[in-house]
Amino acid sequence: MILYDERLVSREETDIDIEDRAYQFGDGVYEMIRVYHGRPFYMDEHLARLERSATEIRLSLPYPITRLKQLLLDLIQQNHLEEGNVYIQVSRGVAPRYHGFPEQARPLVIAYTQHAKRPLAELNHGIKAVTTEDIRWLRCDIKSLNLLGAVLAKQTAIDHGAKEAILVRDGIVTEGSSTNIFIIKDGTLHTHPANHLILNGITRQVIFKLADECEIPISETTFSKEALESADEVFLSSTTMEICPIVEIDGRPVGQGVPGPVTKQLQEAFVNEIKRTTLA
Ligand SMILES: Cc1ncc(COP(=O)(O)O)c(CN[C@@H]2CONC2=O)c1O
Repeated sequence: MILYDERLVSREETDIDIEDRAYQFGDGVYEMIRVYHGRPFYMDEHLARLERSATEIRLSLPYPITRLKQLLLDLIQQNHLEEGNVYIQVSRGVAPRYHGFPEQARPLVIAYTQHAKRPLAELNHGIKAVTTEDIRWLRCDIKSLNLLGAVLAKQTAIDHGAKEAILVRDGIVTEGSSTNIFIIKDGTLHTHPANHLILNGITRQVIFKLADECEIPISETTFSKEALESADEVFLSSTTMEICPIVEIDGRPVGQGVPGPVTKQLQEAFVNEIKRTTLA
């Protein structure tokens, strides 16, 4: 089943109009929520961000967020999703192609589930990354469907045999193409401030909570590409990749070239947070 507008229907029953503004302009917002043990992880925080993203592009949701939450819980249950992701998207709707907002168009909500296991190999062994210029717009805090900059960056990583592209704007590391980036230097965590140049990741926010509980110092300050290259440890964070060590950047090892101790400590704390919030 999928969620289409306000109904759970079979995917075969639905189609997307060629003049849907998400399709033609990327005019919409989205969220990706992880499910563990059949329970969504930090769903309220994701839905609050969806509401904020919609507000920031002057898009009104077609029904209350509380209704959407219940529909998503029903979708997870109906699809027997034990471990995987829920993708939610809100388009400004269908209207004759014109850049200005349509006079009247009902925003279209869709959502579907994906069965997906945790990326254990990447979590245990780490991944490779490359750096590339951050060419995206200046409202990266909005989780919009305008993802071409991210798509091109991710493909650059793939072209170089890597899993993620680390974005650099004017010499400063912002984030990954679909992740947040953290470095550890002399025991302190550093990550880009949550401003208009990055997405304030939900996983990033969980890491701040876990770092506090683990008494790991964390500094929300910008850092340079040079600081990235001389870091003791580097990891990325996202809903689908959790806390994933980066062990090689641009062909050079990070630290000892293996997941570091602070990263592993946070990974362990993250697993405990999953258990605390989805097994209780
Ligand atoms: C540009 C960007 N930065 C950071 C993040 C991390 O945010 P969360 O911790 O809230 O996931 C994402 C998530 N991208 C989602 C995660 O999975 N697939 C995506 O498109 C992202 O697209």
